[in-house]
Amino acid sequence: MENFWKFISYSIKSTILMFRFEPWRMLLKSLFAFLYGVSWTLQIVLLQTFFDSAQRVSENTENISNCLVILLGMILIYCIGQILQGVDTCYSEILYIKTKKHINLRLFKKIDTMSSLSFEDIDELEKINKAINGGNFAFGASVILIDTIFFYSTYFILTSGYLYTLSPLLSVSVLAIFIPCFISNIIETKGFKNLEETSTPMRRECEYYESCIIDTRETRILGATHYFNQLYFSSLKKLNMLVLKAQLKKNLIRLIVGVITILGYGVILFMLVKLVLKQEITVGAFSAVLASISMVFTFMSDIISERIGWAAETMGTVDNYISFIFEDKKSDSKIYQDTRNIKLQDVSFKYPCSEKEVLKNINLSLTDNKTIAIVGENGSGKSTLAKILLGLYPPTRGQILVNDISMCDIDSRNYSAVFQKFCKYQMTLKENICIADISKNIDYDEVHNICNQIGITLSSDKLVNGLDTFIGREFDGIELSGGQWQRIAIARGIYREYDFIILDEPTSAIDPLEEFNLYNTFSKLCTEKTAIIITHRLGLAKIADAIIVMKEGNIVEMGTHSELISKDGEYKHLFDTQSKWYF
Ligand SMILES: Nc1ncnc2c1ncn2[C@@H]1O[C@H](COP(=O)(O)OP(=O)(O)OP(=O)(O)O)[C@@H](O)[C@H]1O
Repeated sequence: MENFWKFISYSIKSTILMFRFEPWRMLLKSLFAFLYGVSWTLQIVLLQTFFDSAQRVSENTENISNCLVILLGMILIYCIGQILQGVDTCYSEILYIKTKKHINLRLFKKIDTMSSLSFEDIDELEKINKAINGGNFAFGASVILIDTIFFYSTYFILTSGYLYTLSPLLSVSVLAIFIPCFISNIIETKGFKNLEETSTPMRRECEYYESCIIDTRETRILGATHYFNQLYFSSLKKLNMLVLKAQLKKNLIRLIVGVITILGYGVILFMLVKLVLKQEITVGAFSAVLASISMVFTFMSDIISERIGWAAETMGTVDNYISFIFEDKKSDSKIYQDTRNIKLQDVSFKYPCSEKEVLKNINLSLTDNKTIAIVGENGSGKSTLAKILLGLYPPTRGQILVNDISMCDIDSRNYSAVFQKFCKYQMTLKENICIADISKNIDYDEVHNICNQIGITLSSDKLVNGLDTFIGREFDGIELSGGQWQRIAIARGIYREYDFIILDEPTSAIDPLEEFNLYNTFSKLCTEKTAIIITHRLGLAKIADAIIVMKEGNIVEMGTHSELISKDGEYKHLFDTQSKWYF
């Protein structure tokens, strides 16, 4: 029963949401549904009037013209009903497109407010995945409620009222046919909610293996397609088994409900015959009810099998969408700050779903206008420290102060960063570079200057339309080399307004000599800023004002290149090991 009320509650919530998105259009849709319901009842009443009149004409107690007028009225109402149905179908399509835009906007807005750490949490990723899936069904769920209230209820209430005038027992019997329908609805809702919960991780697994087979050239070159095929089909089999079980249960319930409904109609038919024989209703009324009974049956099976059945299957997913977008979020009032002076006090950090501390009691003070290099072996925590400094992840313990104000209260507008895994936006070169400030007037002098310095030759044969050249093969633009993409990513990081920037090894595809020049240029471009360079090439770290050496989540050394060399510690060891490769 609890699930039934949840089902009702989410139908209402999604309908309210659609009314908030498109109030007038939804109102019009409801009006169409209501008039369509009225038109069907009118047809039954007119049918009885016609049969009664036809009987009187055959008995020569009434003029044939009366009978023809009623017939014309019936045809007119039928035509109006058909037109209303057509208009309603078309209008629903338009409304679907309009509301879909709002549904996605709400979803993207909500995703945008989530912390970066959420994207490291499998549970949170699943929540997003489920919400996206549920968003596809939110409009359909509201249409079902509107049609149920304004069309089916209007039709059944008016028809029951008409039947009541003929015999109160008739109308009660028609209503009783709804009972098995509601019970099956409760069971189905519960079943499909459970299905959604258990199938989402499997669906994600299937999608992931599919992407490994389709998108990755590496998979093919390594000959791993067969292995991924096996993984994909084994996950798909498990998923299909789950869906199949749920479908079998659903169809069994529907079969039972169908049998009960047919028996119910048998009882109604029996009552009708008895009423005619006792002359409690006219032959016209009998014919009208008999003719309309097939219509009632069609509507009933439509509402049970198609509408409510569909809603029961999808309500679990709609529930995920609605809970996701209405989930309470912390509203933090942030202030804009100069972010050049950053202090980390006893900062430790663990990733969600992991027990291991990847940063341990870090104490660090980054002061004005310095370029700092962070070095250390793989997995020592360099990138994680960068993300903590950018405020992308909150520390598990300790605090970060920016000009003595807690990082939580600082607006992140004045940060910039270029990561190892940067985005390759399939857009124009201009959009790729200016995307952070695209809404403002583009400073073309600044863009040209950055391109020059970073080594992006706008007049080259490849960039035929200069800054307007479309980049990336996705939409038929030109493809660039890995190093060229990396230069664009660096230009993008520098073009954004910032006073604190992090470069997390975005130069792996650039040749070493060019890389050295690039870092020198970068260092010059960010004088008067605080800059952090994360690199494995210790030769490059020399250009920094200070070098931080990390090991197993700790800062083990800090100083200038010559200070650290003379210390004869971890840095010297790493430096000597790398130097051996060159001499
Ligand atoms: N999303 C994640 N979830 C759980 N653990 C993670 C995650 N990302 C990184 N780690 C772990 O955190 C530790 C530090 O990783 P990090 O990427 O910060 O190291 P790094 O020094 O930048 O390494 P590299 O030089 O290879 O880029 C590693 O042990 C890694 O396994």
